[in-house]
Amino acid sequence: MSEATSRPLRIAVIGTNYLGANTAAGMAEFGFDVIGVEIDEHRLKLLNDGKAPLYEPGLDPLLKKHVDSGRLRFTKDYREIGDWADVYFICVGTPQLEGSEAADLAQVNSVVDMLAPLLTKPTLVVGRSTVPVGTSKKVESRFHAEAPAGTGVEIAWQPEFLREAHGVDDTLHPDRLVFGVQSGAAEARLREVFATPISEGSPVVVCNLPTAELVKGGANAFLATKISFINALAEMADASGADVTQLADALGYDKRIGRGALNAGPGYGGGCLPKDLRAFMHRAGELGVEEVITLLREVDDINQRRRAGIVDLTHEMLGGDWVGKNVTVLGAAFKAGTDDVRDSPALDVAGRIQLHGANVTVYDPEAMENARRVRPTLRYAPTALEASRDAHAVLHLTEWPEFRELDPATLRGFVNNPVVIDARLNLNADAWRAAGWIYRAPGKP
Ligand SMILES: NC(=O)c1ccc[n+]([C@@H]2O[C@H](COP(=O)([O-])OP(=O)(O)OC[C@H]3O[C@@H](n4cnc5c(N)ncnc54)[C@H](O)[C@@H]3O)[C@@H](O)[C@H]2O)c1
Ligand SMILES: O=c1ccn([C@@H]2O[C@H](COP(=O)(O)OP(=O)(O)O[C@H]3O[C@H](CO)[C@@H](O)[C@H](O)[C@H]3O)[C@@H](O)[C@H]2O)c(=O)[nH]1
Repeated sequence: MSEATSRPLRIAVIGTNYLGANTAAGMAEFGFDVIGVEIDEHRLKLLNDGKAPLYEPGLDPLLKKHVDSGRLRFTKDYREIGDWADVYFICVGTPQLEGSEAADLAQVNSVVDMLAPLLTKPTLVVGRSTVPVGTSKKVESRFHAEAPAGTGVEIAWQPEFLREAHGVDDTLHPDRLVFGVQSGAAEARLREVFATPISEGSPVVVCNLPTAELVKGGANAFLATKISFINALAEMADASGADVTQLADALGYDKRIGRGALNAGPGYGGGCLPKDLRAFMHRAGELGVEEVITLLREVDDINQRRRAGIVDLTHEMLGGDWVGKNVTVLGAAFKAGTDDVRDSPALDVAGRIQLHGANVTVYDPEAMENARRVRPTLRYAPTALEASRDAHAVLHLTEWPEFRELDPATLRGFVNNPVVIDARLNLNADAWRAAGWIYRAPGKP
């Protein structure tokens, strides 16, 4: 309830794809009145029908429940939220700028363009998008200059750490809440908004704006570093006959290290880690902090080498010849549990192999539509078995449970050449070998 009016808080969520759809549904679940603002007509229609614009387990029922109850609705018309909300959350995209490593802040700026002229009364605007440190102060200057309410518009930054495929749970039960605020009133308002997870034990870090911005970039840079670290150890394992999965298990039992983000594989992808790492390096450069760039440049390079390494291994397993070879790629999403193909290692590897001249056929349980859109020249098959017909090599690049459940003996009957490259290191090697496959997994003996 809003203290002033004893009505439920009114929350506007601007930009409602991965981050914003979860945020809007989560805010409705917390008991608030929510309007989501989305400029993409297709997503807007889906959302108003109570459907997520993306594959995210558990999100559809949550959206449907609150759209049907009238607590949650979506619009493209900013006039519906002008002076309406107690809190405005900015959840638009901050992709990598074309031709640069910097973050593209055009969507954030477009929100200010459209929202600022509509704010005539004091209010709180909270950024949740991932931005380079220093952005929130620039956003604040623009609101103060362009909103009729002037300095009555207060800015806070509250980075979000949700993982795709766990978006609903991470939104409702966050590991931690980071409130980058400039006043006790803003902190109190955010504590009111997040009263439910706080009451359930989510810790809160209250800090200034640059700290909040840095926490998010720092968290993703650290996760990327951990993944590249274990991938570098996978190369050591290959060179020495060790098993990188057992190595990760043993390292992970040390509480100071932890097992998270220690799965070796084709490297990290997605709409966050790759571009956030690069934006972090770019901003470090602008701030003159060269050691951050030196450290993280190698993290990015190791990540790229994983993809190249899988292509090289495929070439080797095909006998050094691409021409006339059929390669099956199992997986298109950047990880299991999502239909997101942004910077997906699976599609990148598929595209590189196709460029070398092999015939590549891709199958993914959820990401086929998105994959076809971004890589229309690849072949696609409706099942894993169909994708494997006449294959000279099968590549396991996204760790969907359905691939682990494949029967290697059945699949053996579909292929030309029983070679499987388990880039995700989670197929049952013994079962595949027993069925007559040549099984290779980078980092495992
Ligand atoms: N994807 C994640 O899991 C995740 C998690 C935490 C943080 N983030 C960060 O959150 C932000 C959003 O990520 P995303 O993956 O949801 O991005 P996205 O690009 O998938 O979605 C952004 C949405 O905003 C809409 N939009 C753009 N400009 C708009 C405007 N002016 N008004 C209204 N809507 C507008 C777009 O149409 C799109 O639907 C990014 O900064 C990202 O780094 C993402
Ligand atoms: O041990 C691991 C863990 C992940 N990955 C890969 O790393 C990438 C990112 O995975 P994950 O972190 O699970 O996915 P995202 O949904 O992109 O989430 C990250 O990016 C979000 C957007 O910033 C943050 O909110 C999250 O906290 C952060 O985990 C994917 O390609 C994974 O396959 C590995 O290779 N090994």
